[in-house]
Amino acid sequence: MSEPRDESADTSAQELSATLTPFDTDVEGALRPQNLAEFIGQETVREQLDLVLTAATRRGVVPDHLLFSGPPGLGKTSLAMIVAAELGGSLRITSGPALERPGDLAAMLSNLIEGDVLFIDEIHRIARPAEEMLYLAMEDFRIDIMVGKGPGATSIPLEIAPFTLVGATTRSGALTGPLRDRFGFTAHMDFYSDQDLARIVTRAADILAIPVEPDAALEVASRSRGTPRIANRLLRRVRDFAEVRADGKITVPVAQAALAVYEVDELGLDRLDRAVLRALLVQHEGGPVGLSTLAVAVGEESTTLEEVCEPFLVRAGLLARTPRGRVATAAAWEHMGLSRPDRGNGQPMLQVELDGGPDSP
Ligand SMILES: Nc1ncnc2c1ncn2[C@@H]1O[C@H](COP(=O)(O)OP(=O)(O)OP(=O)(O)O)[C@@H](O)[C@H]1O
Repeated sequence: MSEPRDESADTSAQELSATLTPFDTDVEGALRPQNLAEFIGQETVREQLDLVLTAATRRGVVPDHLLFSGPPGLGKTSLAMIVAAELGGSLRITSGPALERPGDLAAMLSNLIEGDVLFIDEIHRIARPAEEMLYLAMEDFRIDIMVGKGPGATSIPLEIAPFTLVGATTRSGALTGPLRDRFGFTAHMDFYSDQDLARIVTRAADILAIPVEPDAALEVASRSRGTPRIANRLLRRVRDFAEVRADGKITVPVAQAALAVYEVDELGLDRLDRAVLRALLVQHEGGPVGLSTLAVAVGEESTTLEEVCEPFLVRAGLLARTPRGRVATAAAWEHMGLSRPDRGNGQPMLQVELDGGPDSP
């Protein structure tokens, strides 16, 4: 028999939603490191950037243009904000795809004041005409505005204030040579070690006033795929669990139980990663198999697999890309608790399910 409906629950849910703020967005901002000293890990990048900024400040000039490249969530936006803060200028933010026409870029550039930092995220996706305008702006702090069309068109030069461009890209190889050459400093951001991520988790927990034991911070860190953004996100989910199902304190068993609920395994693989591995191992006997076939098997777009799952599976040593297709490594069989099929005698593969059967996540 169903429970009688509790009308007051609806009302209180409405009241609650009326008082909710965009929590995760606010928290992201609060967790961003404010200066280079607060930026954890990436020692080489930090040291090099510190030199570039300090030297320019001492000389009283704007620093060279800076390019940050690396996978998403490693702190490129945070670093851009830090650069602006360290220089005492304002940060103007835009992205490559937003700069479709040269006019879009001209509007941003002509509004800059001396010492501002212009941050262009996904700079490899900037449209060609806007990119060409950027060359002159980066080199001579000048742009040419085209007035009129056809044979009567003229270009009017417009001075812009000296500024520092910070470009961020997940695909530095996709940048054109002329654009790449105009950056005076390029930082390649690497995935973080578990120890650095544990420091990031501890710092975030401090800011959010979440009690977390050091081993538990490391537990969260080790499942965060080397990525601070993921570490902060997992911390928030573990905090939910700790507050609802435990006494609020994050210990190792609490972190493990929480991450089991959210289907994040001990390597940091999520449900989709495991579905991909299972399709590769069980349906295709470990490969080789094409990406699109795998995508159909798990009901996802090929691009999602290629951009979201595959880089981490390759980095974790679970999947290899070969000219003939994707192949599972020995570590993948082991991680999924499956044994390789004996291809020699045609016997079906022996399946040892450690995580709850073929339908489990
Ligand atoms: N080195 C770090 N120390 C402390 N926290 C960090 C660090 N790097 C990133 N973070 C945290 O991770 C979050 C994500 O970082 P950020 O948005 O800068 O990444 P990103 O590389 O710019 O990602 P994307 O390229 O997807 O925009 C930030 O909110 C910040 O709290």
